Amino acid sequence: MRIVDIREVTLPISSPIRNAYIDFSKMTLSLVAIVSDVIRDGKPVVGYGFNSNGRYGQGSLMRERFIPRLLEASPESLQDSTGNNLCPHKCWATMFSNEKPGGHGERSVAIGTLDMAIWDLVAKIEGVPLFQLLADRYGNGKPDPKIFVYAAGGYYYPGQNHNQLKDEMRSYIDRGYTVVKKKIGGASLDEDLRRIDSILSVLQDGQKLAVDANGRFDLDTAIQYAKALSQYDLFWFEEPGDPLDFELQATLRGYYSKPMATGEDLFSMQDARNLIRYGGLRPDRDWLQFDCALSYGLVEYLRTLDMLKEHGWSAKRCIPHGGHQMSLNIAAGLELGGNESYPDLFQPFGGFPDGVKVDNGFITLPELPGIGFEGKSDLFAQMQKLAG
Ligand SMILES: O=C([O-])CC(=O)C(=O)O
Ligand SMILES: [Mg+2]
Repeated sequence: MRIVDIREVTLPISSPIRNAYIDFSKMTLSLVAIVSDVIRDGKPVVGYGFNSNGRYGQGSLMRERFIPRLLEASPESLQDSTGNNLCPHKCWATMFSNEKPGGHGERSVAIGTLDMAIWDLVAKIEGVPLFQLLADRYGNGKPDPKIFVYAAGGYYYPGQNHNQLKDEMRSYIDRGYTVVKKKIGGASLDEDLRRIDSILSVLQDGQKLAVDANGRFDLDTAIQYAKALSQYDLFWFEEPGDPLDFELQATLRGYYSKPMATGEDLFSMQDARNLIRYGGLRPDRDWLQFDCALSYGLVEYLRTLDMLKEHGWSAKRCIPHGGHQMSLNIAAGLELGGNESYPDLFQPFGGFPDGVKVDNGFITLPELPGIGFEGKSDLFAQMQKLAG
């Protein structure tokens, strides 16, 4: 089999929200379609991929380097041993040829986007859900399609008052979520604490709040927040300082004994390994948020999972950033701890196949071939527009 065509387009996922670091008024992403020469029901099998929020579309890198490398490679050099399907690892090596090590970012998003489409295509050609293929090839053969998800929101909206913030959080709880997330670090510490108190006033027993500083704080501010947040029983305190400041992260464990989370802005196994080596994180309580759609895809994420195992970390401590179905498949196939979800943001790319409801903090993935995008009609409509 061979790749016949690769198409890409940049699409808006903008909204009038901000976190402590950026606003999303001009946010975009890349959507790609990889068309194969395998015909099913009279139509070519197509794999789709896109990148997560936060890093913009990556069309120029894909057009200049990664798409030509895939299209110029001999079909045999990208195939698995049967010759009837692609080998994602060989495709990855082809995309990464003539790339120097280090400096991960942007190209890791471009490759991650194409890698998602390759896995979707491979699982569709095999005729199985990606989570089943992953469990068979890399896991225990028995996927668990029931996955913990939490509701990420609580952004700073222009003019949003505390009652509206409470309504927002209540709406997530009403939709079945048990953990909600809000942003911090985009207001004063006092105002952030008042916002936290407002949200906690609408949560019941068994429901929890996570907070996310998006890497905004210097060490002194991070310590101030860590001390103030210690009074609460938060689900986690996320990304307090710069993602590459492992010493800041390690210092904070002396000030915050409760769960912390980070990793969404580390884009390679090597960066993730530095976090594990030097970040002082605790495998019994902290959470890792590496997002394959920003960090060279699932081929690289498999390396990260191997690295974690070598360092005594369970895959259960991983709850990826990004809210996409790719990470839901990885969670179901390879026993991650769950996945992020943005109930009202970044649509139609985030979320679940149509009809999937959150029940007491968990969803159950249906058995759809590939990643399952065909089961989400608003998303699939965009994909079909691209594939023609
Ligand atoms: O606001 C963002 O950039 C997204 C984010 O950090 C998250 O989902 O944890
Ligand atoms: Mg975050």
